[in-house]
Amino acid sequence: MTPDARSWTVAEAAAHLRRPTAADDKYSRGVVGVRTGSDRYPGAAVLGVEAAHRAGAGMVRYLGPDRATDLVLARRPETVAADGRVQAWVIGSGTDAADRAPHETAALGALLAGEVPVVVDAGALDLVPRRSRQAPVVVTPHGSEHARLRRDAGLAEASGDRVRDAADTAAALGVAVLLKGAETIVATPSGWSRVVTAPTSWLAAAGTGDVLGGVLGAVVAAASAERTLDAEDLGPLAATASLVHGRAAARASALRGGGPITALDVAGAVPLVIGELLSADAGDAAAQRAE
Ligand SMILES: NC(=O)C1=CN([C@@H]2O[C@H](COP(=O)(O)OP(=O)(O)OC[C@H]3O[C@@H](n4cnc5c(N)ncnc54)[C@H](O)[C@@H]3O)[C@@H](O)[C@H]2O)[C@@H](O)CC1
Ligand SMILES: Nc1ncnc2c1ncn2[C@@H]1O[C@H](COP(=O)(O)OP(=O)(O)O)[C@@H](O)[C@H]1O
Repeated sequence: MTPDARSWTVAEAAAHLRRPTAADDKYSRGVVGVRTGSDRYPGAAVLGVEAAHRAGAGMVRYLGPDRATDLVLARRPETVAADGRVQAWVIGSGTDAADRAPHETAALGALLAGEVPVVVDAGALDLVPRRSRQAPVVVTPHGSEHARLRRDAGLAEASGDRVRDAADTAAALGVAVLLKGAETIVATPSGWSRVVTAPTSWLAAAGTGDVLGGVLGAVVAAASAERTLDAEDLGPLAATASLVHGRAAARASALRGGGPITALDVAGAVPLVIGELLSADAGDAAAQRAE
């Protein structure tokens, strides 16, 4: 079967974002637990946490090495550097599986064996085929990471048809796959897939993938605070996060006369994009009511 891979639309993305109501509190809006960064890559922790805040998390918890924790808190004192209730985890960004301590492997394994959805990036991807899992998982590899993930899972070398390959990985592992690139492919185990085309290639800059992890964590946490999610649910949420991320990059570049952007610039433009999408969605809903 050739997977359906039409583009994810702005209207679909808007419908997967949530505007807080008078009944909400910081917990009902979604708590993101970020367990990323390392002594080698502490900046990735800062970027993911910043993005999760900017994408509307009710609370962001950060658990990581001391230096990364200090940098996260210096940038975002709103962050809670303590364990507790979490509605979506983000793991792996800014880490290297080869450097991971046994206690960290055990802690990440416990998250995958738990019930809370997990966004798995970079240095935690190796755990997905190797650990027993109960949590709904979305993996966020770039091309090289995807090739390694397939090797770790004992799957055939990727065919080069990125839609087919992402769908195959999703079905084989029972996870949602967000395969990053100028065209990001999102696929779920059932064969559902969508393409999200980045509106600007200024996005190809160090750390923007770490920002995507934080945005996705916040989008998943908001949904997870409302209802129980499975790997299928994570597909549309991942496509939504990717669309927000790409539009934030375009917005950040436009604010700089169409020039280059940094990963933090992308995170900084996420609220503008979410605001626009929610306004458009509210306008559509009002128009439908008036019809
Ligand atoms: N400020 C920070 O702390 C940053 C930390 N980062 C972290 O650095 C670690 C290593 O990242 P990388 O995998 O980029 O490592 P490398 O830059 O070491 O690249 C490893 C391999 O992946 C390939 N590759 C890199 N980006 C690719 C892409 N977009 N598509 C296809 N192939 C690609 C490279 O060519 C290379 O063969 C990750 O944990 C990542 O999260 C990066 O996100 C950069 C910023
Ligand atoms: N040529 C490109 N044009 C537009 N977006 C791109 C391009 N290449 C990569 N991207 C996007 O940039 C981000 C890079 O993420 P990643 O590869 O994880 O980098 P990092 O590890 O440095 O954060 C992803 O969101 C990806 O979809």
